[in-house]
Amino acid sequence: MTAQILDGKATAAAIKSELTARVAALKARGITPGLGTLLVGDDPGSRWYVNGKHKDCAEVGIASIQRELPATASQEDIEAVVRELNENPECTGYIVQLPLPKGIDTNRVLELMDPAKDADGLHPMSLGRLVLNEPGPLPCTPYGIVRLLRHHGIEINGAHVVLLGRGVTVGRSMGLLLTRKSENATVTLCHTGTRDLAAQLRQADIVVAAAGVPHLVKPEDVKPGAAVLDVGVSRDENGKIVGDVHPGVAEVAGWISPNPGGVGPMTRAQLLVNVVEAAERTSTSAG
Ligand SMILES: Nc1nc2c(c(=O)[nH]1)N[C@@H](CN(C=O)c1ccc(C(=O)N[C@@H](CCC(=O)O)C(=O)O)cc1)CN2
Repeated sequence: MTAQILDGKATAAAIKSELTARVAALKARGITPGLGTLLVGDDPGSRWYVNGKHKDCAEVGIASIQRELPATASQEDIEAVVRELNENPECTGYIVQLPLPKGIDTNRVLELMDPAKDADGLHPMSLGRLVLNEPGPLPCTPYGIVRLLRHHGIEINGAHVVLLGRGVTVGRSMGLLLTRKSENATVTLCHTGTRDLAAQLRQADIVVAAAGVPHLVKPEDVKPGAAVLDVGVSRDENGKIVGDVHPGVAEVAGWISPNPGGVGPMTRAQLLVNVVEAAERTSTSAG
């Protein structure tokens, strides 16, 4: 292996330690940030992610508000919990764990959330702010990746970034983020309609693979020295994570994010950042 490691665990730990001080400062002013989560159904992966979020909250001093509904919950049941979290003064920010069960209109649920409490940066208002370059919560995985790259001194300004996958949680929102003046990257967003994926990948200084296709990114498709970030989470027959990036890429790339231990911990850390910033914004606007 020649690539250097983009260590998400260590970078997230540094962010959490800085947040612990900011949470203490808020509490000294009588404000306790509280993260709410809504988990619908019994997917073990989603449950693991939600539990991880609350564990992180406890580490930095953020309060936890947990709501759960069965997989059979109706659109109305889910919307009732969203309304309750909107009104709950202990909940300063919250997320609806995705994906929601089949048959649920996810956009309608997200649109019902109070944008001031959007901890994921996925509310239409937050995405609109991102388009307009106005302050607001940033989507957790994309901004987590930006911070991971910056922490390791990787130049984003002027870089050609190839994104694999057009989902709102990662690919599409990451395209918006990276083309802001403050990031200033050139972005190619690839998806299932892309004709010659290998030709696109070979141009990339930075690759972000979020397609959910095991080992889609092959060593021969990566420019030597490129930074490669693996967001893909597929599972083998033993439940072990198989990412979108072939292990052989580590012989060609300059930087690689381990999976697990790369992007995942940064997603979690950025969620905490959004919760703390939302509480800070509220306290400032309240005088
Ligand atoms: N409302 C949201 N739903 C989902 C999001 C999101 O950002 N908001 N992203 C993903 C899941 N996710 C957070 O919710 C998430 C994924 C992975 C990790 C993580 O730390 N992974 C570990 C490995 C864990 C394992 O072994 O399974 C790692 O990469 O080291 C955290 C959060 C979809 N839903």
